[in-house]
Parts: sequence; C-alpha cells; structure tokens
Amino acid sequence: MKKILRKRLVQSSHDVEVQQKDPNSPLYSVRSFEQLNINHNLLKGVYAMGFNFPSKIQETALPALLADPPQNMIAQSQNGTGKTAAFILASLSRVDTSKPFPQVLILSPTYELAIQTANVAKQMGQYCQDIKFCLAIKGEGTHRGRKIKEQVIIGTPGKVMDWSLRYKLFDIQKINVYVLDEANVMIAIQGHHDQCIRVHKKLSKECQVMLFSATYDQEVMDFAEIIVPNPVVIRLRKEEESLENIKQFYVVCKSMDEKFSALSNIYGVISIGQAIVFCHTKKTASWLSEKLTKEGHAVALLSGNMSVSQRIAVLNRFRDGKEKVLITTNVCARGIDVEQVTVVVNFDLPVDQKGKADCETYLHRIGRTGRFGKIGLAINIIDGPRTTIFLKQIEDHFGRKILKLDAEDVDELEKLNKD
Ligand SMILES: Nc1ncnc2c1ncn2[C@@H]1O[C@H](COP(=O)(O)OP(=O)(O)OP(=O)(O)O)[C@@H](O)[C@H]1O
Repeated sequence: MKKILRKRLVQSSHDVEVQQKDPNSPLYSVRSFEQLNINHNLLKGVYAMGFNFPSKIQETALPALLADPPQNMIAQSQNGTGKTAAFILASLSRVDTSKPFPQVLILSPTYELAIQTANVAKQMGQYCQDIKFCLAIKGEGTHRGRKIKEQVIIGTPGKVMDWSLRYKLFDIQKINVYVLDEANVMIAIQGHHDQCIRVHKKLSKECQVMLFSATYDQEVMDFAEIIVPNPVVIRLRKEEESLENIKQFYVVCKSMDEKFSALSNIYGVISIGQAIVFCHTKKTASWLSEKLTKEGHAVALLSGNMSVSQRIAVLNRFRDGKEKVLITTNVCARGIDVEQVTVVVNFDLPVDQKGKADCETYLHRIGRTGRFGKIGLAINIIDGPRTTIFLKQIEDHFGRKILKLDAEDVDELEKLNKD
C-alpha cells in the first residue's frame, strides 16, 4: 500500500504546470501575473512565494477587483485553488501607505484561519514594507484606547466588532475593502452572520466588498446578492465543486474496533505525507488519539475545547511535520492549508443538524488535501446502514462515485492506481 500511495501521491510534481494549461482545470490561466496589472512590489512577493502563473480564480477575479472604480464581488472557487491569494492581492493593492489607519478589513471564521491568512498577506506584502498588518483575534489584546494605525486588519468577526463598534479603535467608515473569507459559513452561521452584518452596515457606500468561498448555499447566495451592491458573480456548477485530483474511497467496518484497525492500517501508509482524521465529536477525537498514541504513533489532537495558544501550537507542529497525523473535529474542516497533507480520513462522516450527510462540510474536509492541483486521497470509514446512506447522499450530491477500498486487501488497493 505504501508503494502504491507513494507512486500516486508523490510523483505528481509535473501536475501544476500541466493543469495550468488545461482549460478544464481550476488552475488554468491564459495570462501571467504581469498581465494582471499588479503593483511591482506585490508581484515580487508573489514570485518569492513560488507562484509562477495565476490560477483560474486569480486570473478571473483580479481584473475586476483591481478595476477603477472598484467592483464588488461574490466569488466561488474550489478548495485549494488560490482564493486567499486572490483577495489578498486585491486588498493590498488598494492600501494607501501614506495613511496610518485601517483601510482593509478581512474576516475569517476561525482564529487559526485568520492567522494563516495574515501570514499569507505578510508574505505577499514582504516587499511593501510600509504596509502594516494587525490581527484581531482572541488573545490579541490592544491597549484600551490605542487607536489602530496598521492599514490591514485580519480577524474574526467578534473581535473585529468589539474593536470597531465597541471600543472604536478604528474608524470603520475609512475601510475601503471589506472581505468575507469562507463567506458561506460567515453568512450561514447565526453568530457570525449577525456580527458580519453589523460591521457591514457601518461601512461607507464606496467600500469595496468581496465574498470568497468554495461553496454557497442558495439562501446565502440570495442574501449575499442583496447585501453586496452590483457584484461581479463568479460561480461554479455543482459538478465542478469537487476536485478531480482528490480520489475518494470508502472502507466498510463493523465495529469501533474495526474502524480503529482500518485507521491503523491507513496510518501505516502515511509516513510519506501527512494526514488529517476527522471525527464527529471531541470525545471520539480524544479517544482515538489516546488509542493511537498508546500504540506508539505520533499523533496530534486539535479540538474546540483547547485554548487559543494550544490550538495554534498544535497546528504549527503539524505544519512543521513534527506529527504526521492530525486528529480533529470540524473545527479544522475549512481553509487550513497544509500543503503536504496527502490523505484525509473521515473516521466519521459529517452529519448536519437535520441528521443528513453534510455535503458542504464533506467537501471542505476533503479539500484539506489535494491543495493547488496536488493528488490527494480521501478515505471514508463506513460502519452500518446509516453511514452507507450518508455516503450515497454525498455521491448523489456531487455526482461522483466513491470507490470501495479494502484496507486489508492489496489487490483492492491497486484500485488507487487506476483512477
Ligand atoms: N498561483 C499560484 N501558484 C502556485 N501556488 C499557489 C498559487 N495560488 C495559491 N497557491 C498555493 O495553493 C495553496 C492553496 O491556496 P489557498 O489557500 O489560497 O486556496 P483557497 O482556494 O483559499 O482554499 P480553501 O478553499 O481551502 O480556503 C496554497 O498553499 C497557496 O500557497
């Protein structure tokens, strides 16, 4: 199995350039970054990050976002196709460094994501030394009353609302660019929705609004079109949402012990890259991590009841490859970008509040692998009729077959080579 996966997952280095020439790929581009009229110093940052050509979303969104007058946008593109870079390039292009106050406000649903986005922004802006960044997340105190001078604020909705509306640490009317990353969840989740809308209502009429997400519910889309005036809308068809480069499989187990042993077998193959294992509850996640640790495996656990600093420390260790496996719940399903993740395991399939398969979360979870055209594997563990139905619902929703895999049977594993 190790051999097969190594062949499939690691020898895919030619892929990005090939995919960028394939018109059907989300990485396809006809233009270069130079042709997108990006500021010279930002362009240097882009190249320093190793980006040679824009992806489809970058080349489609940037001309409209950089146009004069600024265009509002509601954009959709698959997981891992470079949305973050698109909105950061557009936002940083609008910063007037002669003005020492916030002009760009980027909201993320979690603090891990806000930190990650801020890091991308700092890298992209590394040659624009006068652009300053400020993180508005839990744990980041500001001295009461200290006005924020940095031009770019990246944070979570609650903290941003506190700093702007409650403590008046910056003037929201002076914000020129307002970005909602993971817009679907920002609008669909009640708490975030209320905070984003309260901030949004205080923006000036001229402020450019950008919504980016890999998925949009119809209600969210309807609502977004009401709050974002005259937007340029970039949408995907349902069948384009799930990525070809992520191969999806399922394994059937009869008991918790079998699930555990299937996972142990899978664990055996992931020394070649890294894996994220998703569980339904914090309890299962910690049970699983204890059990694997007892067997001598180095695993990391990330769950919602950890403190801010613990969560960030766990993610940093995982990013640095200190642990190969991260066991988590939905807290890590969205946006987290760790390039070396080759396998995602759904120890439990995601379920929504109505007791149906949560297809959107499924897509975001498996999108933690297969970043920017890399090949990834998603393995779903099924343990009875209920989860079989969920799997079917997911297949039907995306119109994509999920193949059976026998974690014990080498011939079956050969299937990985054929798709
Ligand atoms: N033009 C490019 N060339 C090469 N790599 C790129 C390019 N744009 C982005 N990337 C890389 O691709 C990966 C995925 O990008 P990013 O995180 O922006 O995707 P995303 O669409 O925001 O994903 P998600 O929907 O999961 O949040 C990152 O590691 C990023 O550095």
